[in-house]
Amino acid sequence: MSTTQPILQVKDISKHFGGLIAVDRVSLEVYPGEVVGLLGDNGAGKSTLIKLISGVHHPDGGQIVLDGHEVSFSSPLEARRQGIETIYQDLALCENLDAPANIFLGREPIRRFLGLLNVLNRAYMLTESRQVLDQLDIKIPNLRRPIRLMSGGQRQAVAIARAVYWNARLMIMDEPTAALGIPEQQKVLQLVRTLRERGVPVIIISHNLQDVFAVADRIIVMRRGRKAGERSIKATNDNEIVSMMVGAEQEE
Ligand SMILES: Nc1ncnc2c1ncn2[C@@H]1O[C@H](COP(=O)(O)OP(=O)(O)OP(=O)(O)O)[C@@H](O)[C@H]1O
Repeated sequence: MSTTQPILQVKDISKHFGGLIAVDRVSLEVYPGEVVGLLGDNGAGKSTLIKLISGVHHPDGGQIVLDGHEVSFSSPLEARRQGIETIYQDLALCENLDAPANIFLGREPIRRFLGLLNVLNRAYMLTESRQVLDQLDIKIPNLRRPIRLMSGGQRQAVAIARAVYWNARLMIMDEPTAALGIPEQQKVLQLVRTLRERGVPVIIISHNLQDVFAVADRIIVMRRGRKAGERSIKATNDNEIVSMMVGAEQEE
């Protein structure tokens, strides 16, 4: 893995909120086709870190390098356009729109109508959406239904399909399984593996250590805004990770 170039490099990135240092000089790398679990106790800085990577917050210091080029995002849409797809707990999908409209959100194809009007090419959006969902073996019977009528797992699946359709370079998932029943959790974890097989690296935040151990190749632990450590999944166990999360290894 060390011979390939990382897709993402974060170098000494920091973010303050007033006097509080939410993320303190954190560096990390993500390589093609790996799943990285990002763990840490409440308030450790995980969400802030991914919001820095995905264009929600602007860093106070440090660099983000994507495919060897330094990037700076003015907004989450800008980060998406450059290949960083993020699924937050609240998902960033439009509840009142159907799956195709969500997959094409902000990047809708336009068709000339009667040589005069520009209209959305809905038929194209539907065909393309069906194709990408089929490719990923995602079953959504009625694609015309608004997202709000879909199950949590189906929504995650639509967000993942959007990432695949637009050739995301990196997928970030914040607590993707938190609100799901067990069968749906398993499906989402399976989709994470599918992304990895397609070479798309995934950063996954989860409070569920079992989920992280089930899919991650590597774990990065944050504690009080700093990177407490990182481990290959093969070289660690949940006791060690929990100790890193709570800082037990430093206590007397
Ligand atoms: N927009 C904000 N304004 C002020 N403080 C913030 C903001 N966002 C996060 N913080 C603070 O920054 C610190 C890190 O929060 P963050 O949400 O990144 O942690 P986390 O590891 O994701 O926690 P959790 O697991 O509870 O979501 C916390 O002390 C939090 O209160």
